[in-house]
Amino acid sequence: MVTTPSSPPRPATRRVPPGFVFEDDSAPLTPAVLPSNHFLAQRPVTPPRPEESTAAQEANWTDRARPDTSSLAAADFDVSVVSGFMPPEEPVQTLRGVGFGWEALEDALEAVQREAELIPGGGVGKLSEQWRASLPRASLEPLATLPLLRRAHTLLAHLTHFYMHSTFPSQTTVPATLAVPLVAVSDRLGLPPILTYADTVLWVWKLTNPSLGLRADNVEITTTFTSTASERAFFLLSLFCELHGPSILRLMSATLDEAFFSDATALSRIASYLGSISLLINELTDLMSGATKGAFGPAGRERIVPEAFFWEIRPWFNGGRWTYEGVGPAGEDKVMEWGGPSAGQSSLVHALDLFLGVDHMPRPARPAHGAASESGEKQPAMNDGPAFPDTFRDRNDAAAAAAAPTVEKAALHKAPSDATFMARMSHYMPGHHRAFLQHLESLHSPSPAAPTAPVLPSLRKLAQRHPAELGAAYDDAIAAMKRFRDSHMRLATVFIVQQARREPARDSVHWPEWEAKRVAKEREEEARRARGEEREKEKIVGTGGTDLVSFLKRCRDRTTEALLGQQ
Ligand code: HEM
Repeated sequence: MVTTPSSPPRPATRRVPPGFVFEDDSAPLTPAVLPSNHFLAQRPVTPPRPEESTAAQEANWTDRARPDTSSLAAADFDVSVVSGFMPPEEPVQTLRGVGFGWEALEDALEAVQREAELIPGGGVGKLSEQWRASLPRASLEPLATLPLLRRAHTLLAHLTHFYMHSTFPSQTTVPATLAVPLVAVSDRLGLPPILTYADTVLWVWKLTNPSLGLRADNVEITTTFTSTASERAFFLLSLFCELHGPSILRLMSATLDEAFFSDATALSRIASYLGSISLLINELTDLMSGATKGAFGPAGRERIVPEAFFWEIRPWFNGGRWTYEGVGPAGEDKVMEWGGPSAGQSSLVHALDLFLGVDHMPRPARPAHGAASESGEKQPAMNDGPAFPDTFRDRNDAAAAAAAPTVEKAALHKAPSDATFMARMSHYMPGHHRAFLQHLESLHSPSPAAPTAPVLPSLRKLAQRHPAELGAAYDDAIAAMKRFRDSHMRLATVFIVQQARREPARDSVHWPEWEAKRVAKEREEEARRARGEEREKEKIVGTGGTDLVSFLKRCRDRTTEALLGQQ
């Protein structure tokens, strides 16, 4: 059974215990010396609301957000105690009625969805040009609230992907009618101008029966490309994982509260909370293994057909290097490169990694050229990126922007190239959630504003200090994350790796390209055999642009490395 932390976890009189231990294990803190800039004395900085903010304010509000541990589910971070990283209320379903061109865009989405739905084998590369002609340029004027901005992003991002991929080969220019409002809305939300996890999971659901509230058997996906049960199930899989967010976040928050005390009672409570977190992670794993085996969700109703997912649904998600028309300050075009949506953008999994201390940052390059990793793979030599504590900070972006004022917008949004996929993915999260992860991370590292102020010990440090009390519970949680990643790898194998090896339907737009590649590969293999060389290992790329098999293995290896029992 999952232990839910009681609220409040401790009487107010015990907020600052005499024996509180700091990172350096030295002077304990007493209430009398609690510095005014200590994390417990600070409030989170609320991002400016669209109606009261200037572009400059919006650009740097995340930098100003400083931590507060009073709740890890703070409204200021757009994180809810009832719905986690999903909005607490049903997302706005349509912008009909707000005027300023949005109605026509909703009409266009409905029309193109209807057309795609009728094409057997999927509409990628096969839609008419008709619907594109009448797209109006919508104005952001009526979008005064976060829910309206979210719907605008979802709507524009879906229309953009329809626009780009409904011809074959795909388009490379996003027309100004879509590009200009998409970039403007994206800037307001701290998102890139492309379809993201938020657009496909967090913000596209409705309640079947509004009186029953948000739960797995009462939620439906509303906006898709193919209108198929498989596509809805694909997004529901992630959404069902997100539904575990509130319980996980509450347990994380209660654990951090107890970490502050670190006495015998606190350690025993933390061990119990960790046990509950492990059970919740196991539930995520069960969802994934259900999807791999063919059925998951309430009453095992959901099913994603692997071939349909790979050949008909997934191609709609592809990002690319696109020209965004008219988005520059003087109306000039800009070339930007963005990846498509991936559940790697889920703040929930990132939060779990941060909380547990699973470190995804690149390790120092080895002396030899591309030495073998633990899994026996060759790894590219890479510079050691910034240490773990800066995974979610944009400091390199800020430095790059200062050094190169002409740098393209995309470069301002993108993490530096030596950052890990996980760090890059944080740039595809809504700005509030990125700020939340920065907040979570900053609890364990000194604030630049108060470098000598004490910081909260990380869970990992605490478990290392108290192996008898916490070691087993900590390792169990890490082992649960490892099983989660094992299960996720099987999912990626069934839905991507195996499908990429299979032939697409002969009447699909993918077939000629697939066949041409197959013939070219066969010729290469023949030439290789003739030269007496070994067969080359095939690399399959994820929507986030990774060599997915070795990337996912590396994520799992990083998880295993966190086990204390291994040290
Ligand atoms: C059919 C379902 C799924 C498939 C085919 C799939 C596939 C992939 C692939 C190929 C990647 C590599 C990154 C990329 O290039 O996109 C990835 C990463 C990732 N996915 Fe999934 N995924 C699925 C469902 C999920 C779900 C439900 C979650 C949980 C919310 C999830 C969480 C992640 C995370 C956190 C990463 C980053 C790597 C890691 O932390 O291990 N995925 N996924």
